[in-house]
Order: sequence, then C-alpha cells, then structure tokens
Amino acid sequence: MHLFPARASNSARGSRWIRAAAAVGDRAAWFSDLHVDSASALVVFLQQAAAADDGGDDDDDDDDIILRRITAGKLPPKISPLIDLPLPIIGPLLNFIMTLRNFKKIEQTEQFGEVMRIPFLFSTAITVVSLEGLKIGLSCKSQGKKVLGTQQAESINALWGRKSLSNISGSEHSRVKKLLHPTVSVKIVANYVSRMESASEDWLRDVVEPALGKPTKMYEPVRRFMMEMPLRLVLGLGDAAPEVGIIADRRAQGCDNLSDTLSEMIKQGQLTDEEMEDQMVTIMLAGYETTAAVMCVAMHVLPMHPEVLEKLRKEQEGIDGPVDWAKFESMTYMLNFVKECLRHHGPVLSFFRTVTDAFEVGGYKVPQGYIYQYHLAAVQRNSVEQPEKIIPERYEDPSNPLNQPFGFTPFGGGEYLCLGERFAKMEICVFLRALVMRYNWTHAAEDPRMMYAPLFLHFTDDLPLIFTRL
Ligand code: HEM
Repeated sequence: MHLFPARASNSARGSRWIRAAAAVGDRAAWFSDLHVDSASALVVFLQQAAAADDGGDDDDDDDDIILRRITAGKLPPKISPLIDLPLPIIGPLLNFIMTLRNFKKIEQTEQFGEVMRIPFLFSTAITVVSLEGLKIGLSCKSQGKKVLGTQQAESINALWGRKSLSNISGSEHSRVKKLLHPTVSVKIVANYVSRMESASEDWLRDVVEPALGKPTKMYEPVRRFMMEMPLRLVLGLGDAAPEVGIIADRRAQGCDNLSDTLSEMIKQGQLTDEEMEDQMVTIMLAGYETTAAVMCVAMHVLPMHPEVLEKLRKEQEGIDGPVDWAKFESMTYMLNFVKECLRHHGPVLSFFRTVTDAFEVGGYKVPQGYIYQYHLAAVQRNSVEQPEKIIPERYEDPSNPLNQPFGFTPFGGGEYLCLGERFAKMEICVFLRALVMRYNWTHAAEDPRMMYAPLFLHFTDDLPLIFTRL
C-alpha cells in the first residue's frame, strides 16, 4: 500500500510538500537529537511522501500541518530533553536515563523502593513505580482532591500544539475530548477494518514475501506501515479525500460524504482551526509508534509461545474473511493476546504530571511544584505471576489483578485515557490475523534488544526475524 502514489494524480499538494520537506531537513535532525524519535521519523516519512508526490503548482502552504509547525520557528531553543528542566546534577540525571532502559526500573525499585526522588538544580522529579502511584497519576487525584496537572516538555508542546489534548486540562480538555469521541466512534473506526485488512495483506506481500527465509529487520518497516493508518483515519489520506488533509480546502470542498476524523470535526463545527490542527498532529504522533511497538512485541513473543500461536490460528480459521467490525469483535482470544502483549511490554513507559497541590504517596510527601512521573509499563508487568509468560487466559479470570480497576492501564485512564484505544486494537488484531494465517517465523538474533527511549518502547536491533510461509 502506498499512501502517496509515485505519480500524484493532480495537484496543488506536490509543491507544497516538496517545499516544506526541503525546509524541514535540519529540523528533523533537531528532533533526533532530542530523541523525540517519533516526530523525527514522521518528518522523514512526510519528506519521502513529498518526494514521491512530484506534481503541482505553487499553491500556498498555509495549511501544512506538522511541517508548518516545525518550520515556523515555534520551537524552543535546544535544552535538556524530555522535561525541559535546567541543567541537572550529573549523577541523578545519568541514573534517570539509565532507568529508562527496559525494566531496570523494577530492579531499581528493589534497591531504592517504589518512590524515588530525582533532584535537579532548580526542580525535583518524583518517580513512582507502584499501583498507588499509578492511580494518582491517572486520576490526577489523591484522596478525592485534584493534585496533578498536565506536564509536557516545551519541545513537545511546540510540536503537538498548545491546544493538543495532551496539553490542555480541566474544562477545556473535557470540552475538546467530548467533541473528539464521536470522531473515533465505532461507526468511524469500523470503516477502517477492511482498509486495514487489505493494507496488511499488501504490506506482507511487499515486505515479508521478498524476505522469506532470510533474516529481516521488522521494526522499522512496521513503524512506517503504522504511520500510514493514523494519517488515513485522521485526514482520510489516500481514500476519498480530495486533498492532503487541509482544513480550509476540506471545508470549502465539502466533506458530507467523508468519515475521517478531520471531516467529522469540520462537520461538528465546534472546534477552532487551531484546535483541530493540534488534535490532528497529536493523533498522528500518538497513533503509530505505540501500535507498531505492540505488533512487534507480538512478533517477538509468539515464536516462544507456540501453544498461543496455535490457538490464535485456530480462532482465526473459524472466522471467514473479509473481516468486518463484528468479526473483529468476535476475536476474543486474539484480543486477550494483544492485551498480554500490552502487559508484557506496554509501549508507554510512564507519563509526567505537575504537582499542583501537595499530597502523599507511599508514605512520602510530594510538594507542590514537583514533577510527578508515574509508571505504566513496569507496574503492570509486575502485577502478575510469571510476568515473562504470555497467557491470554489471564483476562478470562475476573479475580486476576489485571481485571481489577486500574489493573490493566496500557492506554492510561481517567480524563486522559487514550482516544485511540479502539482504533489501535482493531489495527493490531487485523494485522496479526493476516500475519498468523500466512507465516511462521523465528528470531534471527538470540536476544532481541528492546528499550524505552525515552518514553516509548523501541526495538534497538530492529527485531530481526526469519519468516517461512505456512
Ligand atoms: C497500542 C497503542 C496505544 C497505546 C498503548 C496508547 C497509550 C496511550 C496512553 C497511555 C495515553 C494517556 C496519556 C496521558 O495520560 O497523558 C494516551 C493518550 C492518547 N492517545 Fe493513545 N495509545 C495508543 C494508540 C493510539 C492511537 C492509535 C491513537 C489515535 C488514533 C491515539 C491517540 C491518543 C490521544 C489523542 C491521546 C490523548 C488523550 C487525552 O489527552 O485526553 N493513541 N495513549
């Protein structure tokens, strides 16, 4: 599947993308430096799309979304990554960086306890690896009182936008989120099931088939693949949409017959253009790396769990294609397997909030003004027996801690609960169905390397696998 065909059918869009991509080059490097890897990868993807899309006139580029933002000089000067704090004291920072590696956090907890303090010169972060800490982080409340507010690095703010769901709070956040829910409803996401199925089949044909029998690095190709789907969902790109996701053009041309997120937002007529733009950028960035990571975790664990693979195949063999929403919902074993992948190596390590009011966690006082880091991945992984093992049946047992409130939170919770959960699960299940029905595979490297860098799970050796046809 190619989102942007090598020859663009028409268009104003070619020149716009090419000019913006040219301007963006060094900014992409800026992002890589900061390890804001997802932004960097998306920029490269867009540049390549521009290169493929070579037609066009000299239309103005007012509406280019990510590119305009990146080239508009809105970015803050280069300072420390992630939480934009003043210069740190070296020891704690090194410690902090080291803990991002895989599940070192769990080992650290054994050494230092579940609540750790990271002093910086002018500020302090508290990092909490416990269920109690997670509950406070997700609900933003302690003992019923609101104690946490949003906290994003200035660099992320600049890229995602000040009106991004991730950067707004309180009644503004509730209003925008309420308006966004219908744009990712079952009705909308269901439209993408068959697209995801055919896109997955095309992708397997293009990427896996030519590599049969040879070690092939899967992580990067999967990531690139997963960049395309949010762009389709959000902007309708490559589908019926008349233009490259442009708010003004879309409004002018009418979108009554379109059902992507942007068209739905325009039809609602309740969000400003800035609000819509920021949500689109947010969804594009939030929506691909996470999903790609889960698909790769699935590919990583399945060769070590042949009994699970067999059950997955059995379930899928009982479901005739093509898949639709009802068939997707009937994939209960597959859904439970995907949950296990999310538990085994949740794609999101942790999140940050700002302490707006002092509170206590794990017997420690957390003062106002501190930064609060709560951990999703490590807490969940630790919450079951035999955490290394993939056991989809865990989700069938109501007494399992995973099935208790806050027991399973890879998509977050509370007011900031992931907007794309439904879409993500559909994408992953439909992709895995296509994969397990066609191939067997083994690891080409003995010890696949995974790490959180900085907050999202990455396969640093690109997950080399060897596929054979079933
Ligand atoms: C397996 C895949 C995914 C995982 C594990 C995941 C995880 C998360 C988590 C943990 C949050 C909460 C952030 C916080 O507490 O501040 C979140 C928020 C969000 N996610 Fe996802 N996500 C995934 C896929 C997606 C997809 C596919 C989309 C879009 C189509 C998406 C869009 C969003 C948005 C817009 C938010 C912000 C919600 C808000 O602030 O109210 N995510 N996600």
